[in-house]
Amino acid sequence: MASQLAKPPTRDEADQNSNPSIVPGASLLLALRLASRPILLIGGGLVASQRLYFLLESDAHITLISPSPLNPSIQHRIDDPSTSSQITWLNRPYIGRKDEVKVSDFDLVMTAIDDNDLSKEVCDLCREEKVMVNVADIPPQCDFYFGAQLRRGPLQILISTGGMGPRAGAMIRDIVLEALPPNIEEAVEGVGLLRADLRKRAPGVGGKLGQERMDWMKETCDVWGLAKMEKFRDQELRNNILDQGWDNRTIIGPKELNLVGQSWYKHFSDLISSDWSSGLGGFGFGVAVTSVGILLVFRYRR
Ligand SMILES: C[C@@]1(CC(=O)O)C2=NC(=C\c3[nH]c(c(CCC(=O)O)c3CC(=O)O)Cc3[nH]c(c(CC(=O)O)c3CCC(=O)O)/C=C3\N/C(=C\2)[C@@H](CCC(=O)O)[C@]3(C)CC(=O)O)/[C@H]1CCC(=O)O
Ligand SMILES: NC(=O)c1ccc[n+]([C@@H]2O[C@H](COP(=O)([O-])OP(=O)(O)OC[C@H]3O[C@@H](n4cnc5c(N)ncnc54)[C@H](O)[C@@H]3O)[C@@H](O)[C@H]2O)c1
Repeated sequence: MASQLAKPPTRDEADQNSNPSIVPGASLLLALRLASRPILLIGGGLVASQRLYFLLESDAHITLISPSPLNPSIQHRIDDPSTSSQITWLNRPYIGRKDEVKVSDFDLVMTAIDDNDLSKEVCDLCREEKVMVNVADIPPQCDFYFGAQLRRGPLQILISTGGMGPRAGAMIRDIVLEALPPNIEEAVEGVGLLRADLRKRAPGVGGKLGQERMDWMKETCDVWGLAKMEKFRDQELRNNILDQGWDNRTIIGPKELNLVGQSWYKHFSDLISSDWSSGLGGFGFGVAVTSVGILLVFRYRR
């Protein structure tokens, strides 16, 4: 039988009283923000090159210890001026406890070496110093696991099988990739821009304003839906729903947008073409908007 979905309490009162049972054994899935943080990577083969790739994308600073020759992809990142400043390469083997490089100077430690005894020593050292460690391929020596990843700009998804089957994880990742709508990256970017503009109008943390901001954002997301959120990338449209919506503490969905005096035709045609579900219904709505628009344009001209 399938186990339950993870469902922590929400603001919904019914949810708060349901107290679903705790199913132990999960990993805590987090999105680590590592910009400029010191990470120690030991090893210079293929697996280390994969670790390095993800660390570079997260803007970390990596101290890499491994004798040459390195995996060509690692050598490339060290030579490439766009990434070289993020890497300090020590061209020598790591020697464990007696090494002058101390694990306690790092936020995370990763090893990808073909030496099990040394890997175990690194793991022991890290646990003594309470530094989180990943020893590639040796689950008992991992405080965190890697997973199959996909990235579409700001959107990141990680599939973990809890160590059961990394290959299966990669296959599940490919299913997710196939299922994602084509404009998902633009949708996430759009909502990010709207949130940033909203914060400029309503700055600060917490309090009544913070709650209003969150409620408005939640409802605006719900009424626009993922399919149309890419429209938020348009500055004029964002101004519109903030002027008419946020400033009046009301929700402006695609249907309520007052497009008069704006480049309304562009918005109108975009809205129709991007709606994944509406066909003729959208056309009907479009005709209505056009008629109202024309009527109002006439009124303005008088
Ligand atoms: C997801 C991915 C991320 C990455 O490493 O970047 C990843 N392994 C990947 C591939 C892969 N690894 C292995 C194979 C060969 C086929 C096979 O054995 O299945 C393949 C397939 C291939 O190469 O295609 C061998 C292997 N791996 C581990 C063991 C030990 C064990 O299971 O006991 C053994 C057996 C060693 C042996 O038999 O001697 C252990 C771990 N591997 C993990 C992650 C963590 C759990 C992830 C999870 O919870 O799902 C964990 C626990 C620790 C860690 O290393 O973090 C990456 C795919 C990314 C992608 O394709 O996008
Ligand atoms: N989790 C995964 O996805 C996964 C997949 C395949 C293999 N692995 C495991 O990861 C490890 C590395 O795999 P690989 O394919 O990159 O191996 P590899 O043999 O290509 O690379 C090993 C690297 O470690 C370096 N090295 C060895 N001793 C060192 C030391 N004392 N100090 C610094 N560097 C040292 C070597 O110079 C080499 O660059 C292996 O143990 C392998 O079993 C993990």
